[in-house]
Amino acid sequence: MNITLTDLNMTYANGKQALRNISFDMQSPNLTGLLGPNGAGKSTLMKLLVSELLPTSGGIQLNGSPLNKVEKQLKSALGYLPQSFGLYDELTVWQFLDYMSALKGIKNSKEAIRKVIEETNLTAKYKARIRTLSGGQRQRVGIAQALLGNPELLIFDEPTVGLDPEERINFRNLFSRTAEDKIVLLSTHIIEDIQSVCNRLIVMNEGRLLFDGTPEELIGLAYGHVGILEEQVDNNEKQGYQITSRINTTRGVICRIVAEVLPAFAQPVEPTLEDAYMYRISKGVGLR
Ligand SMILES: Nc1ncnc2c1ncn2[C@@H]1O[C@H](COP(=O)(O)OP(=O)(O)OP(=O)(O)O)[C@@H](O)[C@H]1O
Repeated sequence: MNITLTDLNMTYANGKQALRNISFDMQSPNLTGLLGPNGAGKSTLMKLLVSELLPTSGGIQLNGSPLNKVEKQLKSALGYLPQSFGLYDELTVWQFLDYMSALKGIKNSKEAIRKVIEETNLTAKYKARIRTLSGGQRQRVGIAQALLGNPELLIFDEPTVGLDPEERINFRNLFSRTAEDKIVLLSTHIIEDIQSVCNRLIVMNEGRLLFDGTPEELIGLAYGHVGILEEQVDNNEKQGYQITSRINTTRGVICRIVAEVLPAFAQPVEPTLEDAYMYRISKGVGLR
């Protein structure tokens, strides 16, 4: 399977331009992480990919055909977890997944449901009504319905929201296993989720694509632009750099900063993926 996005622009009815000239392609197998601050346009991009919204201009092709011409093919190949997901509170987990498999036209539904319940660690809860579940368990039901029927294309909008650290690790492993023969696109604010599983990163901000490459390439771009310094820098000097974190130490507070040109009083350090992401966002427009 391959998906090509060409010069996508999306402006909402209120005039808000959520996407500007987005172009990239994805080919299976592929596990891509979509990173960007609030309002970057990640959810809008995902809604266009699942044909829930139409672009204002530009196009999406699925295996070489325009998406609007192959909607049936898309629907049968798609598993989608939207950001806000309405679950049917009075149904049990099994009933809900049974209902979703009927909507998806899955043939061997019992087997398919059993498989996703196991994969998402919901075996103890399959008879529970959805209203009785915790936030993390509900999120797992959302992931389970996306996985139903082993779809070739998985689009997850913030899949790890509400999951505890142990569950997040389980899901990272699940995503890596799942991606072996599929296209998986997942958006997240949690950089660790992406670092450990994604072989490709797309960074967006204000509707623009800022970076498309491997996590290592993103880190490579930040070398020489990350440093640490002690907090007691006087205010006049606090220019030209951005503080990304503060660490309390016995010597006082140490700040981690990113800057185009590091100030002389900062000590350069090896960038993490999070630093590299912050550096790329702070640099603004322009691919790579
Ligand atoms: N239905 C809508 N009508 C008008 N503007 C919208 C609509 N949906 C989103 N927007 C705006 O479009 C921009 C992109 O929003 P989008 O939800 O795609 O961003 P996001 O990266 O997913 O952010 P978040 O991580 O906060 O969900 C934002 O400025 C948002 O306010």
